[in-house]
Amino acid sequence: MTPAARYAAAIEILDKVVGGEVAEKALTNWARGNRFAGSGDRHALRDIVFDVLRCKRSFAVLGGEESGRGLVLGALRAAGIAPDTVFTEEGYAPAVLTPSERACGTAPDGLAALDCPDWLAPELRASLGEDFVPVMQALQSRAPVFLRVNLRKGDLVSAGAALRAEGIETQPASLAKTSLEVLSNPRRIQNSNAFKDGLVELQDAASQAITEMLPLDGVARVLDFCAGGGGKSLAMAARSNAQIYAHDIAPTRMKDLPVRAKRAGVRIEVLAPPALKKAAPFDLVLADAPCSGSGSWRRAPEAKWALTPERLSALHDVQAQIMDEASRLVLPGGIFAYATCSLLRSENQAQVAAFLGRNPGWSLTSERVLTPLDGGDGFFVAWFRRNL
Ligand SMILES: C[S@@+](CC[C@H](N)C(=O)[O-])C[C@H]1O[C@@H](n2cnc3c(N)ncnc32)[C@H](O)[C@@H]1O
Repeated sequence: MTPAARYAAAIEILDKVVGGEVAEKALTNWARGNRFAGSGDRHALRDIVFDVLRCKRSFAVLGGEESGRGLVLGALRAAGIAPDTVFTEEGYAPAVLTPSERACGTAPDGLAALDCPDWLAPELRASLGEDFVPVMQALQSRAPVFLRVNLRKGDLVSAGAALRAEGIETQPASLAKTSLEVLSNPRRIQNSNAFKDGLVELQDAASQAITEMLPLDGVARVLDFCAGGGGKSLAMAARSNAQIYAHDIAPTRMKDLPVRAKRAGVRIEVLAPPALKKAAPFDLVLADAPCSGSGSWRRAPEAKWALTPERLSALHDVQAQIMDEASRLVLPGGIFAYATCSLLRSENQAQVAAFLGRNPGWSLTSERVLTPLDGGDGFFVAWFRRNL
């Protein structure tokens, strides 16, 4: 496909997304209906669509409206690409611009320029303080790709060399001791031997960092209460000889975990919800709770626009419930860790304070906040000790 044909396809897909379809699904459906498109085209299209969704508000202002054409027009203007070189109607290029499209579009300012939802700005501002503007700006760009080196199979040097031999350049990332930032050919990773042999896993550096902070020394039994795909279970198993248990209210989310654990050379016991009570208590329970995902809006930009006050309030309730439920599974003297990939105080520090208010038998040991300015996703972790 020519670059202009890719923009035409992106317009079609973005129209579906603006109409309410999930971007991944719209991309898959488009690929099914357009089998001529190769993997290079599909990847390029995905990049265009996600680049646009990160900046949906500002591009709509620049392009005159929130439609496929308006958003692509805004994206081209933002990138300094003359729209007339793309909207040519030649071959499969988009139709030429109408006079009103040519005339429309103003420079976005204020919250629009930051691609920040109006209703959430006060809370984001209060949560991030002087980092509000730079964080919102960071969320407008693509996230770096990070790998976690599996210390059971190698180290940063051997993993970097193995990847280089397969054409993937990396460099150590300072955020976590196990993290490599991918500098070239990120799409080769999943077919690389380093990945297939379990030497590296795809995992955000901040996600690695918060797992690294957990006090696992001398701990015998650990529960990952909201394991999802099991990224944190795997990271804990790689650095600790504790028995790691993984649990999730939606067990199908953990379906790949046994294969991933085997590849990594670690043992993780997956607990279906009914088996949980039997296996309790644990020395350490981690609850990586569902949240707004505001720390990872670079990777999942649709979440930024889909969040509403009602959804956020429902998340607060779920988080409090999970904290109470998961912490009950901890032995006296043991640790309960609460994590989110949120930048919002209401999901982080406020939940910590409310938990302590409801549960006088616990003391806060430590808490850490990471934002995209630290290099990875935004993350929060707090851990508490259960009084003896
Ligand atoms: C942020 S994700 C976890 C990501 C995962 N820890 C990782 O590192 O890939 C939150 C997970 O919590 C799960 N969840 C939601 N409510 C839950 C509950 N009440 N009990 C246990 N898990 C729950 C969701 O199914 C989801 O997989």
